[in-house]
Amino acid sequence: MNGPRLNVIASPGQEALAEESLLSLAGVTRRFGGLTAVEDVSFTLAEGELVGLIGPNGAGKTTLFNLITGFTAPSSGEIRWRRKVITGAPVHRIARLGITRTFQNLRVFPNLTVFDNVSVGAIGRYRYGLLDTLLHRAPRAKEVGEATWRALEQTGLLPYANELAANLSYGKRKYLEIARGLAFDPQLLILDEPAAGLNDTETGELSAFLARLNRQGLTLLLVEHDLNLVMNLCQRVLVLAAGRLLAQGTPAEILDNRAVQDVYLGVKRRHEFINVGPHRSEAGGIVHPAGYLAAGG
Ligand SMILES: Nc1ncnc2c1ncn2[C@@H]1O[C@H](COP(=O)(O)OP(=O)(O)OP(=O)(O)O)[C@@H](O)[C@H]1O
Repeated sequence: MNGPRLNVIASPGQEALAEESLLSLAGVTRRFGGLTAVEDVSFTLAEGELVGLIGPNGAGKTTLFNLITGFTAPSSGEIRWRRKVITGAPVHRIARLGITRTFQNLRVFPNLTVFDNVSVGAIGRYRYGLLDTLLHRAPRAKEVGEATWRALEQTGLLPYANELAANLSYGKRKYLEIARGLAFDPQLLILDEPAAGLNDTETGELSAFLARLNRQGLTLLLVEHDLNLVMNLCQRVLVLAAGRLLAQGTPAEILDNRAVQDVYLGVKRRHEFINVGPHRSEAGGIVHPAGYLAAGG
């Protein structure tokens, strides 16, 4: 396949990084018939990182998420979680290892309460056998309840616990989706376009919330089209184009990367991300996540 010019920013000691990393992908490819949606993608995530994944429509971002979370198996390549190979493992096994995701299209059950919606995530965390189901036993109900309340508290949804999900605003439903993921007690939370459909104020609040989660130790990987959010929040950014990893680096490196500008940012240049969005810097520079946290996280 003739992909765009590769300009991956090399980082030293890739093999050593893979050894220590939380998640590592090596040469991961996914084909759908004649179409290569993800091609030869390699990167690592370290524990505690907050990483953004960007790229034009159809670049393969969702497919990459599906590969990591087991919704799709790679055609070739290897995925490791804490050095253990998880390539092609089923969704439930990967989720129980500690990788949870949210979806681009909200998967909320409108006629269930907020509490019940979130407890679906917590129930998934604890293994229910066929016998338990047949006997209507709810093993570990206490843990499920605790995980649910904790996730509701983390996301500010406690006051809405007994509301029907249908009565929540769109913005609150976004937190409901995240709460369900948190109830799974993940070590890596993968977010698919969390800011889609939110206004500037809501996006700023979401950004502060995600920064807070990350500060509490949760590793985050997010796909997002809102570049202000990505560039101001993430410590590192991966760029996919036509299924290939075009570049990875700090937000400043990505904004200065000519290949990324050509393929994705178009006429946008670095200065367009300065003093815009909810995380303005008095100094006029990109707000470093640490600075942002100190200011409002
Ligand atoms: N199950 C599938 N069967 C066939 N083709 C698929 C399948 N899933 C994805 N594709 C194709 O793979 C390519 C990458 O799609 P993907 O949804 O991963 O891109 P994306 O970067 O997430 O796009 P967007 O930003 O629009 O959500 C597209 O050409 C898409 O049509």
